[in-house]
Amino acid sequence: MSEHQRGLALLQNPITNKGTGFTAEERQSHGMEGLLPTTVETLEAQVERVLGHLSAKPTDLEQYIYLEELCDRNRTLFYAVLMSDPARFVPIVYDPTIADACLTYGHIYRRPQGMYLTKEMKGRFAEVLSNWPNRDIRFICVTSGGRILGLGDIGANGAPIPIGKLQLYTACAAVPPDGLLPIHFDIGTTNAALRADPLYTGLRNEPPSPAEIDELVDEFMEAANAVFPGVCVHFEDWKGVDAIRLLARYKDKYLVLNDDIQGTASVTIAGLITALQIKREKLADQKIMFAGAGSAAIGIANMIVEEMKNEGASDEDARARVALFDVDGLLDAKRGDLSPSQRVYAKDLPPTKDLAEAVKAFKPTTLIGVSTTPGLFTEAVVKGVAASTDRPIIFPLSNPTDRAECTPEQAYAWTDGKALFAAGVQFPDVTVAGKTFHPGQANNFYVFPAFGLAVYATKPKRIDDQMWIAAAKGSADQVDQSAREKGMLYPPQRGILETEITTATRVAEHIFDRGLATVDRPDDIRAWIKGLTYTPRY
Ligand SMILES: NC(=O)C1=CN([C@@H]2O[C@H](COP(=O)(O)OP(=O)(O)OC[C@H]3O[C@@H](n4cnc5c(N)ncnc54)[C@H](OP(=O)(O)O)[C@@H]3O)[C@@H](O)[C@H]2O)C=CC1
Ligand SMILES: CC(=O)C(=O)O
Ligand SMILES: [Mg+2]
Repeated sequence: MSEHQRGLALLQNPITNKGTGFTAEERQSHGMEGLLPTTVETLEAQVERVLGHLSAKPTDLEQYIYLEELCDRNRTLFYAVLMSDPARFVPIVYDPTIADACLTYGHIYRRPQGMYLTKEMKGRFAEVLSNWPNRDIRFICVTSGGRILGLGDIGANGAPIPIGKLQLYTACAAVPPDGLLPIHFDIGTTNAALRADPLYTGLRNEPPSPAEIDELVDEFMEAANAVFPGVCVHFEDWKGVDAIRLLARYKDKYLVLNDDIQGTASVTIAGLITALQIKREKLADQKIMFAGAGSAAIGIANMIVEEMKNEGASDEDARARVALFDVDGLLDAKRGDLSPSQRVYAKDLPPTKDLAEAVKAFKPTTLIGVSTTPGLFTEAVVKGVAASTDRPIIFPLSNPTDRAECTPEQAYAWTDGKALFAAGVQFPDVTVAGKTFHPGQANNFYVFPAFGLAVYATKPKRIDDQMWIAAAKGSADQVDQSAREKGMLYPPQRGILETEITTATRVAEHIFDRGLATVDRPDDIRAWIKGLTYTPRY
Protein backbone atom coordinates (compact mmCIF):
# COMPACT_ATOMS: atom_id res chain seq x y z
CA MET A 1 0.00 0.00 0.00
CA SER A 2 1.21 3.50 -0.78
CA GLU A 3 3.24 5.04 2.06
CA HIS A 4 2.00 8.50 1.26
CA GLN A 5 -1.66 8.06 0.52
CA ARG A 6 -4.27 8.05 3.28
CA GLY A 7 -8.02 8.08 3.65
CA LEU A 8 -10.09 8.85 0.57
CA ALA A 9 -7.00 8.94 -1.66
CA LEU A 10 -6.43 5.23 -0.95
CA LEU A 11 -10.06 4.46 -1.75
CA GLN A 12 -9.93 6.46 -4.97
CA ASN A 13 -6.79 4.81 -6.26
CA PRO A 14 -7.84 1.61 -8.12
CA ILE A 15 -4.50 -0.04 -7.34
CA THR A 16 -4.66 0.47 -3.57
CA ASN A 17 -8.41 0.36 -3.16
CA LYS A 18 -9.90 -2.60 -1.29
CA GLY A 19 -13.28 -0.98 -0.62
CA THR A 20 -15.03 -2.88 2.17
CA GLY A 21 -11.99 -5.18 2.23
CA PHE A 22 -9.97 -2.72 4.32
CA THR A 23 -9.55 -4.25 7.78
CA ALA A 24 -10.42 -2.41 11.00
CA GLU A 25 -6.70 -1.89 11.66
CA GLU A 26 -6.09 -0.50 8.17
CA ARG A 27 -9.09 1.81 8.47
CA GLN A 28 -7.70 3.13 11.74
CA SER A 29 -4.07 3.51 10.71
CA HIS A 30 -4.79 5.00 7.24
CA GLY A 31 -7.37 7.59 8.32
CA MET A 32 -10.32 5.75 6.79
CA GLU A 33 -12.58 5.40 9.78
CA GLY A 34 -16.06 6.55 8.91
CA LEU A 35 -15.35 6.42 5.17
CA LEU A 36 -16.64 2.87 4.62
CA PRO A 37 -19.68 0.78 5.57
CA THR A 38 -19.16 -1.07 8.87
CA THR A 39 -18.72 -4.66 7.70
CA VAL A 40 -15.25 -5.79 6.64
CA GLU A 41 -15.66 -8.10 3.66
CA THR A 42 -13.49 -10.71 2.00
CA LEU A 43 -12.53 -10.45 -1.65
CA GLU A 44 -14.70 -13.52 -2.28
CA ALA A 45 -17.76 -11.76 -0.82
CA GLN A 46 -17.06 -8.72 -3.00
CA VAL A 47 -16.80 -10.98 -6.06
CA GLU A 48 -20.23 -12.42 -5.21
CA ARG A 49 -21.71 -8.92 -5.11
CA VAL A 50 -20.16 -8.02 -8.46
CA LEU A 51 -21.50 -11.23 -10.03
CA GLY A 52 -24.97 -10.20 -8.81
CA HIS A 53 -24.58 -6.75 -10.38
CA LEU A 54 -23.43 -8.30 -13.65
CA SER A 55 -26.36 -10.72 -13.79
CA ALA A 56 -28.72 -7.75 -13.68
CA LYS A 57 -27.11 -6.09 -16.72
CA PRO A 58 -29.34 -6.39 -19.80
CA THR A 59 -26.57 -6.65 -22.43
CA ASP A 60 -22.99 -7.84 -22.76
CA LEU A 61 -21.97 -4.25 -23.58
CA GLU A 62 -23.49 -3.09 -20.27
CA GLN A 63 -21.45 -5.79 -18.52
CA TYR A 64 -18.35 -4.54 -20.36
CA ILE A 65 -18.98 -0.95 -19.22
CA TYR A 66 -19.55 -2.10 -15.65
CA LEU A 67 -16.38 -4.20 -15.60
CA GLU A 68 -14.21 -1.43 -17.04
CA GLU A 69 -15.58 0.95 -14.40
CA LEU A 70 -14.76 -1.68 -11.80
CA CYS A 71 -11.19 -1.81 -13.15
CA ASP A 72 -10.99 1.96 -12.66
CA ARG A 73 -12.30 1.59 -9.12
CA ASN A 74 -10.67 -1.55 -7.70
CA ARG A 75 -8.20 -3.39 -9.91
CA THR A 76 -7.76 -6.36 -7.56
CA LEU A 77 -11.49 -7.02 -7.49
CA PHE A 78 -11.68 -6.62 -11.28
CA TYR A 79 -9.09 -9.36 -11.84
CA ALA A 80 -10.60 -11.55 -9.11
CA VAL A 81 -13.91 -11.43 -11.01
CA LEU A 82 -12.33 -12.10 -14.43
CA MET A 83 -10.17 -14.94 -13.11
CA SER A 84 -13.12 -16.50 -11.25
CA ASP A 85 -14.63 -17.59 -14.57
CA PRO A 86 -12.50 -16.81 -17.65
CA ALA A 87 -14.81 -18.69 -20.04
CA ARG A 88 -17.58 -16.28 -19.03
CA PHE A 89 -15.61 -13.05 -18.84
CA VAL A 90 -13.07 -13.27 -21.68
CA PRO A 91 -15.89 -12.80 -24.24
CA ILE A 92 -17.06 -9.72 -22.27
CA VAL A 93 -13.82 -7.77 -21.83
CA TYR A 94 -12.51 -9.03 -25.18
CA ASP A 95 -13.78 -10.58 -28.39
CA PRO A 96 -16.68 -10.40 -29.33
CA THR A 97 -18.20 -7.81 -26.89
CA ILE A 98 -15.20 -5.50 -27.26
CA ALA A 99 -16.32 -4.99 -30.87
CA ASP A 100 -19.49 -3.26 -29.58
CA ALA A 101 -17.37 -1.23 -27.17
CA CYS A 102 -15.18 -0.07 -30.07
CA LEU A 103 -18.11 0.79 -32.32
CA THR A 104 -19.61 3.00 -29.59
CA TYR A 105 -16.39 4.13 -27.86
CA GLY A 106 -16.86 7.91 -28.13
CA HIS A 107 -20.34 7.50 -26.65
CA ILE A 108 -19.62 5.05 -23.80
CA TYR A 109 -16.29 6.71 -22.84
CA ARG A 110 -15.98 7.29 -19.05
CA ARG A 111 -12.33 7.72 -18.02
CA PRO A 112 -8.93 7.51 -19.71
CA GLN A 113 -7.21 4.11 -19.54
CA GLY A 114 -3.53 3.94 -20.49
CA MET A 115 -2.09 6.59 -22.82
CA TYR A 116 -3.19 8.43 -25.94
CA LEU A 117 -0.43 9.63 -28.28
CA THR A 118 -1.09 11.65 -31.40
CA LYS A 119 1.00 12.40 -34.43
CA GLU A 120 0.86 16.06 -33.27
CA MET A 121 3.27 15.07 -30.46
CA LYS A 122 6.02 14.26 -32.99
CA GLY A 123 9.39 15.28 -31.59
CA ARG A 124 8.07 14.95 -28.01
CA PHE A 125 7.10 11.28 -27.65
CA ALA A 126 9.74 10.62 -24.96
CA GLU A 127 8.60 13.65 -22.96
CA VAL A 128 4.94 12.62 -23.25
CA LEU A 129 5.59 8.95 -22.38
CA SER A 130 7.43 10.21 -19.28
CA ASN A 131 4.06 11.45 -18.00
CA TRP A 132 3.19 7.81 -17.21
CA PRO A 133 3.79 7.42 -13.46
CA ASN A 134 5.47 4.00 -13.59
CA ARG A 135 8.85 3.49 -15.35
CA ASP A 136 8.86 -0.29 -14.89
CA ILE A 137 6.70 -1.03 -17.93
CA ARG A 138 7.26 -4.48 -19.43
CA PHE A 139 4.63 -4.47 -22.20
CA ILE A 140 3.10 -1.71 -24.27
CA CYS A 141 0.19 -2.78 -26.45
CA VAL A 142 -0.29 -0.16 -29.16
CA THR A 143 -2.89 0.26 -31.90
CA SER A 144 -3.52 2.91 -34.52
CA GLY A 145 -7.11 1.66 -34.83
CA GLY A 146 -6.43 1.20 -38.56
CA ARG A 147 -7.94 -2.33 -38.70
CA ILE A 148 -9.90 -3.20 -35.60
CA LEU A 149 -11.07 -6.86 -35.66
CA GLY A 150 -13.07 -7.13 -38.89
CA LEU A 151 -14.54 -3.63 -38.39
CA GLY A 152 -12.07 -1.78 -40.62
CA ASP A 153 -10.47 1.57 -39.78
CA ILE A 154 -12.20 3.04 -36.74
CA GLY A 155 -9.31 5.22 -35.53
CA ALA A 156 -9.59 6.30 -31.91
CA ASN A 157 -12.57 4.00 -31.41
CA GLY A 158 -9.99 1.20 -31.42
CA ALA A 159 -8.66 2.33 -28.02
CA PRO A 160 -10.41 -0.50 -26.10
CA ILE A 161 -8.43 -3.13 -28.03
CA PRO A 162 -4.98 -2.65 -26.41
CA ILE A 163 -6.72 -2.21 -23.05
CA GLY A 164 -8.57 -5.54 -23.47
CA LYS A 165 -5.52 -7.35 -24.85
CA LEU A 166 -3.40 -6.37 -21.85
CA GLN A 167 -6.20 -7.26 -19.44
CA LEU A 168 -6.00 -10.76 -20.94
CA TYR A 169 -2.25 -10.93 -20.27
CA THR A 170 -3.27 -10.79 -16.61
CA ALA A 171 -6.66 -12.54 -16.62
CA CYS A 172 -5.46 -15.53 -18.70
CA ALA A 173 -1.75 -15.79 -17.84
CA ALA A 174 -1.41 -13.82 -14.59
CA VAL A 175 1.18 -11.38 -15.96
CA PRO A 176 1.44 -8.72 -13.21
CA PRO A 177 -0.75 -5.77 -14.31
CA ASP A 178 1.50 -2.97 -13.00
CA GLY A 179 3.90 -3.38 -15.92
CA LEU A 180 1.28 -3.16 -18.68
CA LEU A 181 0.56 0.00 -20.65
CA PRO A 182 -2.12 0.25 -23.38
CA ILE A 183 -1.66 3.03 -25.95
CA HIS A 184 -3.80 4.42 -28.73
CA PHE A 185 -1.45 5.92 -31.32
CA ASP A 186 -3.60 8.44 -33.12
CA ILE A 187 -2.60 9.03 -36.73
CA GLY A 188 -6.15 9.99 -37.83
CA THR A 189 -8.69 7.80 -39.58
CA THR A 190 -10.03 7.18 -43.07
CA ASN A 191 -13.48 6.75 -41.46
CA ALA A 192 -15.38 9.91 -42.49
CA ALA A 193 -18.52 8.97 -40.54
CA LEU A 194 -16.52 8.78 -37.30
CA ARG A 195 -14.67 12.02 -38.05
CA ALA A 196 -18.09 13.67 -38.35
CA ASP A 197 -19.35 12.25 -35.03
CA PRO A 198 -19.33 15.09 -32.45
CA LEU A 199 -18.45 12.57 -29.71
CA TYR A 200 -15.48 11.04 -31.60
CA THR A 201 -12.42 11.24 -29.33
CA GLY A 202 -9.58 11.22 -31.90
CA LEU A 203 -7.90 13.39 -34.53
CA ARG A 204 -10.20 14.33 -37.41
CA ASN A 205 -7.80 13.90 -40.32
CA GLU A 206 -6.86 11.22 -42.87
CA PRO A 207 -3.81 9.16 -41.84
CA PRO A 208 -0.46 10.32 -43.25
CA SER A 209 1.59 8.43 -45.87
CA PRO A 210 3.37 5.15 -44.97
CA ALA A 211 6.71 7.01 -44.93
CA GLU A 212 5.34 9.53 -42.42
CA ILE A 213 3.85 6.73 -40.31
CA ASP A 214 7.26 5.04 -40.26
CA GLU A 215 8.92 8.27 -39.11
CA LEU A 216 6.38 8.66 -36.31
CA VAL A 217 6.62 5.04 -35.17
CA ASP A 218 10.44 5.10 -35.39
CA GLU A 219 10.45 7.95 -32.90
CA PHE A 220 7.83 6.23 -30.74
CA MET A 221 9.86 2.98 -30.60
CA GLU A 222 13.01 4.82 -29.66
CA ALA A 223 11.18 6.84 -27.01
CA ALA A 224 9.39 3.79 -25.57
CA ASN A 225 12.70 1.95 -25.19
CA ALA A 226 14.38 4.97 -23.64
CA VAL A 227 11.61 5.75 -21.15
CA PHE A 228 10.79 2.09 -20.35
CA PRO A 229 14.07 0.15 -20.81
CA GLY A 230 13.49 -3.52 -21.70
CA VAL A 231 9.88 -2.94 -22.75
CA CYS A 232 8.28 -5.32 -25.27
CA VAL A 233 6.06 -3.47 -27.74
CA HIS A 234 3.01 -5.47 -28.83
CA PHE A 235 1.42 -4.12 -32.03
CA GLU A 236 -2.29 -4.83 -32.39
CA ASP A 237 -4.87 -4.11 -35.07
CA TRP A 238 -2.92 -1.73 -37.28
CA LYS A 239 -3.91 -1.55 -40.93
CA GLY A 240 -2.58 -4.78 -42.52
CA VAL A 241 0.10 -3.21 -44.70
CA ASP A 242 1.33 -1.04 -41.81
CA ALA A 243 1.39 -4.08 -39.51
CA ILE A 244 3.53 -6.16 -41.87
CA ARG A 245 5.89 -3.29 -42.70
CA LEU A 246 6.41 -2.20 -39.08
CA LEU A 247 7.06 -5.72 -37.78
CA ALA A 248 9.69 -6.27 -40.48
CA ARG A 249 11.20 -2.86 -39.63
CA TYR A 250 11.60 -3.50 -35.89
CA LYS A 251 11.85 -7.25 -35.30
CA ASP A 252 15.66 -7.35 -35.41
CA LYS A 253 16.13 -4.05 -33.60
CA TYR A 254 13.72 -4.10 -30.64
CA LEU A 255 11.79 -6.53 -28.47
CA VAL A 256 8.59 -6.43 -30.47
CA LEU A 257 5.67 -8.63 -31.47
CA ASN A 258 2.62 -8.35 -33.67
CA ASP A 259 -0.24 -10.41 -32.31
CA ASP A 260 -2.34 -10.31 -35.50
CA ILE A 261 0.59 -11.66 -37.50
CA GLN A 262 2.45 -13.90 -35.06
CA GLY A 263 -0.12 -14.65 -32.33
CA THR A 264 -2.75 -15.53 -34.91
CA ALA A 265 -0.29 -17.73 -36.78
CA SER A 266 0.68 -19.50 -33.58
CA VAL A 267 -2.90 -20.21 -32.50
CA THR A 268 -3.80 -21.39 -36.00
CA ILE A 269 -0.84 -23.77 -36.06
CA ALA A 270 -1.90 -25.05 -32.62
CA GLY A 271 -5.32 -25.94 -34.06
CA LEU A 272 -3.76 -27.45 -37.18
CA ILE A 273 -1.43 -29.64 -35.10
CA THR A 274 -4.39 -31.08 -33.17
CA ALA A 275 -6.53 -31.45 -36.29
CA LEU A 276 -3.69 -33.24 -38.10
CA GLN A 277 -3.10 -35.55 -35.13
CA ILE A 278 -6.78 -36.49 -35.43
CA LYS A 279 -6.27 -37.03 -39.18
CA ARG A 280 -2.87 -38.73 -38.63
CA GLU A 281 -1.28 -36.55 -41.29
CA LYS A 282 1.67 -34.16 -41.53
CA LEU A 283 1.42 -30.40 -41.99
CA ALA A 284 3.97 -30.60 -44.81
CA ASP A 285 1.54 -32.81 -46.77
CA GLN A 286 -1.40 -30.37 -46.59
CA LYS A 287 -2.52 -27.82 -49.15
CA ILE A 288 -3.74 -24.68 -47.45
CA MET A 289 -5.87 -21.96 -48.96
CA PHE A 290 -6.48 -18.58 -47.36
CA ALA A 291 -9.45 -16.32 -47.96
CA GLY A 292 -7.88 -12.94 -47.21
CA ALA A 293 -4.29 -11.95 -47.94
CA GLY A 294 -3.68 -9.32 -45.26
CA SER A 295 -1.61 -9.27 -42.08
CA ALA A 296 -3.21 -12.35 -40.52
CA ALA A 297 -3.06 -14.43 -43.72
CA ILE A 298 0.56 -13.54 -44.46
CA GLY A 299 1.55 -14.15 -40.83
CA ILE A 300 -0.13 -17.56 -40.72
CA ALA A 301 1.17 -18.54 -44.17
CA ASN A 302 4.77 -17.62 -43.31
CA MET A 303 4.69 -19.52 -40.01
CA ILE A 304 3.10 -22.56 -41.67
CA VAL A 305 5.95 -22.51 -44.20
CA GLU A 306 8.46 -22.35 -41.32
CA GLU A 307 6.83 -25.35 -39.63
CA MET A 308 6.65 -27.31 -42.91
CA LYS A 309 10.37 -26.64 -43.22
CA ASN A 310 10.85 -27.86 -39.63
CA GLU A 311 9.17 -31.07 -40.87
CA GLY A 312 11.69 -31.35 -43.71
CA ALA A 313 10.01 -29.59 -46.64
CA SER A 314 12.03 -27.25 -48.85
CA ASP A 315 11.14 -23.57 -48.91
CA GLU A 316 9.85 -23.90 -52.46
CA ASP A 317 7.71 -26.99 -51.77
CA ALA A 318 6.26 -25.43 -48.65
CA ARG A 319 5.27 -22.21 -50.43
CA ALA A 320 3.77 -24.21 -53.29
CA ARG A 321 1.35 -25.72 -50.75
CA VAL A 322 -0.08 -22.35 -49.72
CA ALA A 323 -2.44 -20.24 -51.86
CA LEU A 324 -4.13 -16.93 -51.11
CA PHE A 325 -7.37 -15.36 -52.33
CA ASP A 326 -8.23 -11.71 -51.63
CA VAL A 327 -10.92 -9.20 -52.57
CA ASP A 328 -9.61 -9.26 -56.16
CA GLY A 329 -9.55 -13.06 -56.36
CA LEU A 330 -6.86 -15.72 -56.44
CA LEU A 331 -3.31 -14.43 -56.05
CA ASP A 332 -2.10 -15.71 -59.40
CA ALA A 333 1.28 -15.15 -60.97
CA LYS A 334 -0.06 -12.61 -63.49
CA ARG A 335 -1.39 -10.18 -60.90
CA GLY A 336 0.52 -6.90 -60.87
CA ASP A 337 -0.89 -5.56 -57.61
CA LEU A 338 0.80 -7.93 -55.13
CA SER A 339 3.14 -6.84 -52.34
CA PRO A 340 6.47 -8.72 -51.99
CA SER A 341 5.09 -10.69 -49.02
CA GLN A 342 2.08 -11.78 -51.14
CA ARG A 343 3.98 -12.41 -54.38
CA VAL A 344 5.87 -15.41 -52.96
CA TYR A 345 2.52 -17.24 -52.74
CA ALA A 346 1.25 -16.36 -56.26
CA LYS A 347 0.27 -19.44 -58.23
CA ASP A 348 0.41 -20.42 -61.89
CA LEU A 349 -3.32 -21.08 -61.94
CA PRO A 350 -6.09 -19.53 -64.07
CA PRO A 351 -7.19 -16.15 -62.66
CA THR A 352 -10.52 -16.29 -60.84
CA LYS A 353 -12.58 -14.06 -58.56
CA ASP A 354 -14.73 -17.00 -57.47
CA LEU A 355 -13.47 -18.73 -54.30
CA ALA A 356 -15.24 -21.99 -55.21
CA GLU A 357 -13.39 -21.98 -58.56
CA ALA A 358 -10.09 -21.26 -56.83
CA VAL A 359 -10.73 -24.16 -54.44
CA LYS A 360 -11.50 -26.45 -57.38
CA ALA A 361 -8.24 -25.43 -59.07
CA PHE A 362 -5.91 -25.55 -56.03
CA LYS A 363 -7.57 -28.52 -54.20
CA PRO A 364 -6.80 -27.46 -50.61
CA THR A 365 -7.24 -29.77 -47.63
CA THR A 366 -7.48 -26.76 -45.31
CA LEU A 367 -9.36 -23.49 -45.71
CA ILE A 368 -8.59 -20.50 -43.48
CA GLY A 369 -10.76 -17.38 -43.48
CA VAL A 370 -9.15 -14.06 -42.52
CA SER A 371 -11.10 -11.93 -44.98
CA THR A 372 -13.54 -10.04 -42.68
CA THR A 373 -16.26 -11.28 -45.07
CA PRO A 374 -19.26 -13.20 -43.69
CA GLY A 375 -20.77 -15.84 -45.96
CA LEU A 376 -17.62 -16.17 -48.08
CA PHE A 377 -17.42 -19.91 -47.29
CA THR A 378 -20.45 -21.04 -49.28
CA GLU A 379 -21.68 -24.61 -49.57
CA ALA A 380 -19.81 -24.94 -52.89
CA VAL A 381 -16.58 -23.69 -51.31
CA VAL A 382 -16.73 -25.99 -48.27
CA LYS A 383 -17.84 -29.00 -50.33
CA GLY A 384 -14.99 -28.20 -52.73
CA VAL A 385 -12.47 -28.61 -49.88
CA ALA A 386 -14.23 -31.80 -48.71
CA ALA A 387 -13.74 -33.20 -52.24
CA SER A 388 -9.95 -33.31 -51.67
CA THR A 389 -9.85 -34.85 -48.20
CA ASP A 390 -11.90 -37.04 -45.84
CA ARG A 391 -11.75 -34.53 -43.02
CA PRO A 392 -11.53 -30.95 -44.30
CA ILE A 393 -10.07 -28.38 -41.91
CA ILE A 394 -12.33 -25.31 -42.00
CA PHE A 395 -11.19 -22.28 -39.97
CA PRO A 396 -13.34 -19.14 -40.52
CA LEU A 397 -11.26 -16.91 -38.23
CA SER A 398 -12.60 -13.41 -38.96
CA ASN A 399 -13.89 -11.46 -35.97
CA PRO A 400 -16.25 -10.50 -34.49
CA THR A 401 -19.02 -13.13 -34.66
CA ASP A 402 -20.89 -11.60 -37.58
CA ARG A 403 -17.74 -11.47 -39.74
CA ALA A 404 -17.06 -15.24 -39.62
CA GLU A 405 -16.83 -16.67 -43.15
CA CYS A 406 -19.29 -19.44 -42.19
CA THR A 407 -21.00 -20.80 -39.10
CA PRO A 408 -20.19 -24.13 -37.43
CA GLU A 409 -23.67 -25.46 -38.35
CA GLN A 410 -22.89 -24.80 -42.00
CA ALA A 411 -19.43 -26.36 -41.91
CA TYR A 412 -20.64 -29.51 -40.13
CA ALA A 413 -23.83 -29.82 -42.24
CA TRP A 414 -22.03 -29.36 -45.58
CA THR A 415 -19.39 -32.00 -44.70
CA ASP A 416 -21.68 -34.60 -43.03
CA GLY A 417 -20.03 -33.76 -39.71
CA LYS A 418 -16.51 -34.43 -41.04
CA ALA A 419 -15.17 -30.86 -40.77
CA LEU A 420 -12.47 -30.10 -38.22
CA PHE A 421 -13.68 -26.63 -37.34
CA ALA A 422 -12.48 -23.56 -35.45
CA ALA A 423 -13.66 -19.93 -35.57
CA GLY A 424 -12.31 -16.69 -34.12
CA VAL A 425 -15.04 -16.53 -31.46
CA GLN A 426 -16.51 -19.28 -29.31
CA PHE A 427 -19.68 -20.48 -31.00
CA PRO A 428 -22.04 -22.55 -28.84
CA ASP A 429 -22.26 -26.34 -29.26
CA VAL A 430 -24.22 -27.42 -32.33
CA THR A 431 -26.11 -30.60 -33.07
CA VAL A 432 -26.13 -31.72 -36.67
CA ALA A 433 -27.84 -34.96 -37.75
CA GLY A 434 -28.14 -36.07 -34.12
CA LYS A 435 -24.45 -35.51 -33.27
CA THR A 436 -23.29 -32.70 -30.97
CA PHE A 437 -20.10 -30.81 -31.80
CA HIS A 438 -18.12 -28.36 -29.70
CA PRO A 439 -16.71 -25.85 -32.20
CA GLY A 440 -13.09 -24.84 -31.65
CA GLN A 441 -12.10 -21.24 -30.99
CA ALA A 442 -8.91 -20.30 -32.83
CA ASN A 443 -8.32 -16.95 -31.21
CA ASN A 444 -4.88 -15.59 -30.48
CA PHE A 445 -5.80 -15.18 -26.78
CA TYR A 446 -4.89 -18.86 -26.39
CA VAL A 447 -1.26 -17.94 -26.96
CA PHE A 448 -0.41 -14.24 -26.64
CA PRO A 449 -0.90 -14.06 -22.83
CA ALA A 450 1.23 -17.21 -22.41
CA PHE A 451 3.80 -15.83 -24.81
CA GLY A 452 3.81 -12.56 -22.85
CA LEU A 453 4.37 -14.45 -19.60
CA ALA A 454 7.35 -16.30 -21.11
CA VAL A 455 8.82 -13.01 -22.38
CA TYR A 456 8.13 -11.39 -18.98
CA ALA A 457 10.06 -14.16 -17.24
CA THR A 458 12.97 -14.77 -19.62
CA LYS A 459 13.53 -11.23 -20.97
CA PRO A 460 14.77 -12.38 -24.38
CA LYS A 461 16.66 -9.88 -26.53
CA ARG A 462 14.49 -10.55 -29.60
CA ILE A 463 11.35 -12.48 -30.61
CA ASP A 464 11.15 -14.78 -33.63
CA ASP A 465 8.68 -17.18 -35.27
CA GLN A 466 10.26 -20.34 -33.79
CA MET A 467 9.26 -19.06 -30.33
CA TRP A 468 5.67 -18.71 -31.52
CA ILE A 469 5.80 -22.23 -32.97
CA ALA A 470 6.90 -23.46 -29.53
CA ALA A 471 3.81 -21.72 -28.11
CA ALA A 472 1.61 -23.45 -30.69
CA LYS A 473 3.00 -26.86 -29.72
CA GLY A 474 2.63 -26.04 -26.03
CA SER A 475 -1.04 -25.26 -26.53
CA ALA A 476 -1.75 -28.23 -28.84
CA ASP A 477 -0.20 -30.72 -26.42
CA GLN A 478 -2.79 -29.78 -23.84
CA VAL A 479 -5.83 -30.99 -25.81
CA ASP A 480 -6.55 -34.42 -24.39
CA GLN A 481 -8.21 -37.36 -26.13
CA SER A 482 -11.69 -36.81 -24.63
CA ALA A 483 -11.63 -33.17 -25.79
CA ARG A 484 -10.58 -34.25 -29.30
CA GLU A 485 -13.46 -36.68 -29.46
CA LYS A 486 -15.84 -33.77 -28.92
CA GLY A 487 -14.23 -32.00 -31.87
CA MET A 488 -12.22 -29.61 -29.67
CA LEU A 489 -8.95 -28.38 -31.15
CA TYR A 490 -7.94 -26.20 -28.19
CA PRO A 491 -7.75 -26.74 -24.43
CA PRO A 492 -10.90 -25.88 -22.44
CA GLN A 493 -11.18 -22.23 -21.38
CA ARG A 494 -12.22 -23.21 -17.87
CA GLY A 495 -8.63 -23.94 -16.86
CA ILE A 496 -7.05 -21.24 -19.01
CA LEU A 497 -4.60 -20.01 -16.34
CA GLU A 498 -2.89 -23.37 -15.85
CA THR A 499 -3.00 -23.97 -19.61
CA GLU A 500 -1.28 -20.67 -20.37
CA ILE A 501 1.32 -21.18 -17.62
CA THR A 502 2.14 -24.56 -19.20
CA THR A 503 2.38 -22.96 -22.65
CA ALA A 504 4.55 -20.17 -21.21
CA THR A 505 6.81 -22.83 -19.70
CA ARG A 506 7.27 -24.45 -23.12
CA VAL A 507 8.12 -21.09 -24.71
CA ALA A 508 10.53 -20.27 -21.88
CA GLU A 509 12.25 -23.69 -22.26
CA HIS A 510 12.63 -22.98 -25.97
CA ILE A 511 14.09 -19.52 -25.24
CA PHE A 512 16.57 -20.97 -22.72
CA ASP A 513 17.48 -23.88 -25.03
CA ARG A 514 18.40 -21.44 -27.78
CA GLY A 515 20.40 -19.26 -25.42
CA LEU A 516 18.15 -16.25 -26.04
CA ALA A 517 17.20 -15.47 -22.43
CA THR A 518 18.94 -12.67 -20.53
CA VAL A 519 18.21 -14.24 -17.13
CA ASP A 520 19.66 -17.42 -15.58
CA ARG A 521 17.91 -20.72 -16.33
CA PRO A 522 16.20 -22.02 -13.18
CA ASP A 523 16.05 -25.76 -12.39
CA ASP A 524 12.28 -25.93 -12.42
CA ILE A 525 11.05 -23.52 -15.10
CA ARG A 526 7.33 -24.03 -14.46
CA ALA A 527 7.63 -23.44 -10.71
CA TRP A 528 9.81 -20.38 -11.35
CA ILE A 529 7.31 -18.91 -13.83
CA LYS A 530 4.41 -19.62 -11.53
CA GLY A 531 6.26 -17.82 -8.76
CA LEU A 532 6.39 -14.69 -10.92
CA THR A 533 2.65 -14.62 -11.62
CA TYR A 534 0.03 -12.31 -10.18
CA THR A 535 -2.76 -13.39 -7.85
CA PRO A 536 -5.55 -10.94 -7.11
CA ARG A 537 -5.58 -10.74 -3.32
CA TYR A 538 -5.64 -8.05 -0.64
N1 LIG B 1 -9.05 -15.39 -34.77
C1 LIG B 1 -8.03 -14.61 -34.50
O1 LIG B 1 -7.30 -14.78 -33.52
C2 LIG B 1 -7.75 -13.45 -35.40
C3 LIG B 1 -8.63 -13.06 -36.36
N2 LIG B 1 -8.33 -12.02 -37.18
C4 LIG B 1 -9.36 -11.59 -38.10
O2 LIG B 1 -8.91 -11.74 -39.43
C5 LIG B 1 -9.52 -10.73 -40.23
C6 LIG B 1 -8.44 -10.12 -41.12
O3 LIG B 1 -7.42 -9.55 -40.35
P1 LIG B 1 -6.13 -8.96 -41.08
O4 LIG B 1 -5.54 -9.94 -42.00
O5 LIG B 1 -5.25 -8.41 -40.03
O6 LIG B 1 -6.78 -7.77 -41.90
P2 LIG B 1 -6.27 -7.11 -43.25
O7 LIG B 1 -7.09 -5.91 -43.45
O8 LIG B 1 -4.80 -7.00 -43.21
O9 LIG B 1 -6.64 -8.19 -44.38
C7 LIG B 1 -7.94 -8.48 -44.80
C8 LIG B 1 -7.81 -9.24 -46.09
O10 LIG B 1 -9.09 -9.70 -46.50
C9 LIG B 1 -9.22 -9.41 -47.89
N3 LIG B 1 -10.62 -9.36 -48.27
C10 LIG B 1 -11.53 -8.37 -48.07
N4 LIG B 1 -12.71 -8.71 -48.61
C11 LIG B 1 -12.54 -9.93 -49.18
C12 LIG B 1 -13.37 -10.79 -49.92
N5 LIG B 1 -14.62 -10.48 -50.17
N6 LIG B 1 -12.85 -11.95 -50.36
C13 LIG B 1 -11.57 -12.29 -50.09
N7 LIG B 1 -10.73 -11.51 -49.40
C14 LIG B 1 -11.22 -10.35 -48.94
C15 LIG B 1 -8.49 -8.10 -48.06
O11 LIG B 1 -8.18 -7.88 -49.42
P3 LIG B 1 -7.74 -6.38 -49.86
O12 LIG B 1 -6.55 -6.01 -49.03
O13 LIG B 1 -7.41 -6.54 -51.29
O14 LIG B 1 -8.92 -5.52 -49.56
C16 LIG B 1 -7.25 -8.41 -47.23
O15 LIG B 1 -6.34 -9.18 -47.96
C17 LIG B 1 -10.21 -9.76 -39.28
O16 LIG B 1 -11.60 -10.02 -39.28
C18 LIG B 1 -9.65 -10.13 -37.92
O17 LIG B 1 -10.60 -9.94 -36.90
C19 LIG B 1 -7.13 -11.35 -37.12
C20 LIG B 1 -6.23 -11.68 -36.16
C21 LIG B 1 -6.50 -12.72 -35.17
C1 LIG C 1 -8.37 -11.55 -32.31
C2 LIG C 1 -7.68 -10.46 -32.97
O1 LIG C 1 -6.57 -10.10 -32.62
C3 LIG C 1 -8.32 -9.81 -34.08
O2 LIG C 1 -9.37 -10.25 -34.52
O3 LIG C 1 -7.75 -8.82 -34.55
MG1 LIG D 1 -6.09 -8.21 -33.37
